[in-house]
Amino acid sequence: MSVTLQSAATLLYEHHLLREIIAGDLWTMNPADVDGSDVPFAAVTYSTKEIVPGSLLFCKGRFKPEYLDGADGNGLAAYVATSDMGAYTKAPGLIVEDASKAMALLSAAFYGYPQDEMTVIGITGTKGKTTTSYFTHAMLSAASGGKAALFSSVDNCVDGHTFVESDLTTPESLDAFRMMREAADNGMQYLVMEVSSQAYKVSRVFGLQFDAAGFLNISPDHISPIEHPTFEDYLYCKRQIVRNTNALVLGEDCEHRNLIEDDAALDGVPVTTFAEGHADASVVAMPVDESHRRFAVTAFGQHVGDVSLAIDGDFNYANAAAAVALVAAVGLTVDDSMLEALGSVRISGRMEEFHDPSSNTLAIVDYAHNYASVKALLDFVEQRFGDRHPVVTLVTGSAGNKAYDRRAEIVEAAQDRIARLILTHEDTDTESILDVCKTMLASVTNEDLDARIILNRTEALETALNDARAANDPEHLQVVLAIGKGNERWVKVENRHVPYEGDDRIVERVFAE
Ligand SMILES: CC(=O)N[C@H]1[C@@H](OP(=O)(O)OP(=O)(O)OC[C@H]2O[C@@H](n3ccc(=O)[nH]c3=O)[C@H](O)[C@@H]2O)O[C@H](CO)[C@@H](O)[C@@H]1O[C@H](C)C(=O)N[C@@H](C)C(=O)N[C@H](CCC(=O)O)C(=O)O
Ligand SMILES: Nc1ncnc2c1ncn2[C@@H]1O[C@H](COP(=O)(O)OP(=O)(O)OP(=O)(O)O)[C@@H](O)[C@H]1O
Repeated sequence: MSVTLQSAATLLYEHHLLREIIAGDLWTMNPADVDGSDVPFAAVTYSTKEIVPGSLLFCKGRFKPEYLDGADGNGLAAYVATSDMGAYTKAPGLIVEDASKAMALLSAAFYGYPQDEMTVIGITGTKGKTTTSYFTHAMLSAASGGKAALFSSVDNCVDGHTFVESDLTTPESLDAFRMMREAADNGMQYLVMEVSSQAYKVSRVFGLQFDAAGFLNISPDHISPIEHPTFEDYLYCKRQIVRNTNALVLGEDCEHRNLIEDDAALDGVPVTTFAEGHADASVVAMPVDESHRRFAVTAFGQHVGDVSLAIDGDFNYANAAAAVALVAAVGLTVDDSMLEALGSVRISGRMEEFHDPSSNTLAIVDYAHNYASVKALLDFVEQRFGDRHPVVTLVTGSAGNKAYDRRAEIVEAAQDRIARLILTHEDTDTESILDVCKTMLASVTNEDLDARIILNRTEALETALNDARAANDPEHLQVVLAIGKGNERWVKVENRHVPYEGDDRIVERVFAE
């Protein structure tokens, strides 16, 4: 679908976003006054580095006008910004109230509203978004012969089978609509996407209506100057998904459930619920025995089948129940092939277990990195290995420059349930990771806990593993939990990727020695 300066101005005006158009000395509300206003834009971009002749540029976020240096020479056709950039470019400007919202609206138009050609499912929550997205994607793939796309914080997939590492949990709106176009052109019938609170905060999904949405759970996280000022703001942003979906799947045990149900009632959105371990919800996963290795799934009072997931943890059965409810919410009947697909999903770096062949040691590489997930992981260790008297070493850090609340909360969730805490490197921008580790160490109140900092992550994990192996105690299973990095092969320093061997590979290497 072509977008011109005229059609862009009209769309922005209809959404109360257009302030005026500025082209040199001309200030106007009539785009036809501007030369070339009926010429379709050749491309859309939010980076001056990607301008090609005929581009429409969105100046959003922390954009600096000096980035426009050279833009005219590269063929900038027009820009969208919240202020006049006329001192830096000769291109006409669509001056708007909100550049991110404008980018979402115009990108959807530029790519021809690809969301209308697929059934789109959005998934939010503090924990389990990625896992539930993979589960839902697998079931939809099974139902459609592989015609399901996925946007997740681990990988994006626009053709049903090629997975490409992603950058953000929810892509920038322009990237999202571009990838949706590719997915639709590839014949995808479904799209499952993770929706972060940040996506609503900075309007990455503005104007996108989901066919069904999952709201899994909520607990404090992501509070920092670059994310949310308060928990209220975090929850408020997440709640926006309820206003933008045709059907809602909600965690039966979700905190603030009443408020989320109020949102749904106000907008007339039908709600189904899911739960693990108790029978009050529309979709329920119940352990069939004490091993918790197989769960019976019931939907709307009917037994759908039994599932044994390839990844452990009761919380993953809650995620599986959510996936079943989402698939049902878009009108599909869950069959055996879909349950089989659900059961075989593995997600790199999440709940990966490694048993040392030469000692009584188990290592788990997982992506837990806040209170709720660390608690869920330790609950799992207790439930599954409690009879082997586990002695737990936790190797963790916490991200720099964001989610400040996590630092104390990870310690709080773990300190009375583990024997040893090794604080180490995690992703950071400008903040010193040593300072992050020191903050975490200072929040340890359990005097019996062996807590220390080993900044080099490779050394930290090797130390934990070698000490566990050396314990050589048949009465106590040594458990090393390496969390927060999953299978990432890099650590961010100054927000740049620095190569890192990977927690899983380090475990494999040490266990092979
Ligand atoms: C707060 C936020 O949403 N920040 C994102 C946002 O930053 P920004 O718009 O300010 O971009 P910027 O990099 O400062 O640059 C400003 C603009 O100038 C442009 N530019 C820059 C240089 C240049 O020469 N020319 C130019 O045009 C850039 O393309 C950009 O559009 O847009 C950037 C891409 O355009 C993102 O990389 C960046 O995410 C940062 C890195 C980030 O860490 N975001 C986190 C908080 C985030 O979004 N997390 C959530 C939740 C994760 C979870 O649940 O676990 C997520 O969805 O991933
Ligand atoms: N339903 C759940 N409840 C509590 N913890 C969970 C749940 N699902 C997963 N976890 C834990 O959280 C970690 C991250 O899971 P997942 O990647 O699915 O969540 P996410 O919401 O995408 O996380 P993030 O946004 O922080 O990347 C897992 O490795 C596991 O430890």
